[in-house]
Amino acid sequence: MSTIRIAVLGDKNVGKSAVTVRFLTKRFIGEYNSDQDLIYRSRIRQEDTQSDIEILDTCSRREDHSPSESHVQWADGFIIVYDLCSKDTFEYAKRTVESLHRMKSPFILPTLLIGNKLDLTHRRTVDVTEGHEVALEYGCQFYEVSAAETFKPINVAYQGLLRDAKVTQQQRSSILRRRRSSLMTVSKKLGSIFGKKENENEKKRTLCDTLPDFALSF
Ligand SMILES: Nc1nc2c(ncn2[C@@H]2O[C@H](COP(=O)(O)OP(=O)(O)OP(=O)(O)O)[C@@H](O)[C@H]2O)c(=O)[nH]1
Repeated sequence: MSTIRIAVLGDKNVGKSAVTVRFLTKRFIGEYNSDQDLIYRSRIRQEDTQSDIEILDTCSRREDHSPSESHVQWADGFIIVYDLCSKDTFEYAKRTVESLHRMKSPFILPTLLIGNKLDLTHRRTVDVTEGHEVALEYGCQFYEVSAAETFKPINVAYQGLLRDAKVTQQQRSSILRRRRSSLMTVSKKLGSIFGKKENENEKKRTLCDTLPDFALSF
């Protein structure tokens, strides 16, 4: 069984860990140690099939908002979280979505934009339409959720992304399989060309060895 890999990105304190832990355990845990990237491993059931998943909860130390090349190589899908009470974190999320969109990848990188802390809607500074606009422009899914209060919307959002990420992962492995088999064909062809020349040289050498000295000097 192959593993579906999701990377969670976003500015500091937006609730990346809270949202992810809510999805995995149905519980809200208020505080997390967040000075390093963490991988959560789990197994989910979707449409009668089980899948292993890995969710990379990143800590936001990058100033340029761009996901690293290694994240893009590693992940089959991305979740970008912002705090709907903080315009700065929304701008950060927007720039991250833009960078992902610009990155060269042979696959569509499924992306889910999450506006978190919906329970604090009375303090919101990011309108729901702003989230929708980014989602429309870059073709990603979009949800507003509250990790503190509810599991269901987070579950719906994550399950949708995991389904899309599974498709990406299948494309990725079929491209890799095709590349590997075309490499093998090239190496077989090269082998047959050089192998043949080797044989011809071998034949010439054997012929020379059997010829008398005068024939060689002719
Ligand atoms: N009111 C409210 N607070 C939340 C919610 N989600 C997270 N928090 C709080 O926001 C703070 C940051 O949550 P984290 O999950 O640690 O955020 P993070 O993005 O993983 O943080 P870093 O790893 O430091 O970047 C904590 O104090 C959480 O309790 C939410 O839905 N509502």
